[in-house]
Amino acid sequence: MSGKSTKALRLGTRRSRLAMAQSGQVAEAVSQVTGRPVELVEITTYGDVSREHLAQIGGTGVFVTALRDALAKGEVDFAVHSLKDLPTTQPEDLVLAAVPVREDPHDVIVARDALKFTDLPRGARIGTGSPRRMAQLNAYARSHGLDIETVPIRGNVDTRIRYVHDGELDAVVLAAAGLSRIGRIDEVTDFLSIDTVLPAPGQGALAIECAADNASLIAALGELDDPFTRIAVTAERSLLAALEAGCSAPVGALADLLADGQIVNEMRLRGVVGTTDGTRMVQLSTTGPVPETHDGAMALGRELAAEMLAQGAAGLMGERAL
Ligand SMILES: NCc1[nH]cc(CCC(=O)O)c1CC(=O)O
Repeated sequence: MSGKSTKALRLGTRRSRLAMAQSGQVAEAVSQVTGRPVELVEITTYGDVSREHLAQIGGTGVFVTALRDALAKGEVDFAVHSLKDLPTTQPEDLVLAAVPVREDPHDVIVARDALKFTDLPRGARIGTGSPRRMAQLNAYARSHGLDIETVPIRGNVDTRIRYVHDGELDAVVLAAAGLSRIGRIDEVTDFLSIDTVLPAPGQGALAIECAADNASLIAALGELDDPFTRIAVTAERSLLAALEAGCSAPVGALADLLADGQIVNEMRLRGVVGTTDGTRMVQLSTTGPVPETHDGAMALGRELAAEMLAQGAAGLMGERAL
């Protein structure tokens, strides 16, 4: 060890298996691009200790606040968040220095007996704490004559899968990205189509955050940024913000590229809002040139949100008050 260039960078992380896995992967990448060692600093967040349902502890960003406090106090140099857990308002003293390439954004089912979603028997109990997943699964069930019951659960990914192995639930719904990061993607019994369940805004993407005044670190972390993922999640999160909804609202959004042969020429943004019982849904999509700027991506999200609001989206989001 000699000189300041080998001084370790401190990465603040939650202690859950998922957080440790994604922080470990980012630590390695950051170490590669900076040539500096990265040390993990474990931080406990309110979302980790509370036994209440996530929707009830209310507000957004319960997983994020403690990490941001540690960043603001200079106790850590940067933090890694699941982008879908980040509130849409950005604190002025912090920046998202990088949004790396997104993993598979799909939601998936882990069910008993290797069952697919549409093969679940009458009365099957499906665990999810997400109003967004409940709304869309119930809407699909209603329109396809499936008889399922969505059961509110919370807990980390391992805990949720255990409900199925213990026989308490027939299935649970999870994000493919999370399972893949913790090495349990093999346990998926069904990938839910995007037409069935639109993922949460930012699902599958990570955000690497640091202090806004640390220009050299921002530049170094910026090497891990994927411009398209950033444009896509910016549009998705702009839609969420314009609906005045948080990360526990029944809102799904996904931006993806449409290609004509080899040539990518358009971006499609899809959005959905629904009541958790699946009786009422507003689902819209817009397609246009790939936005070239942050402001362009923001505008796309706002425009789709305005159309959704014009079709009554606000009245379907009662859950956001919880
Ligand atoms: N709210 C918890 C959470 N935050 C991020 C992920 C998965 C990874 C991701 O979507 O990036 C999960 C678990 C899940 O929804 O299954």
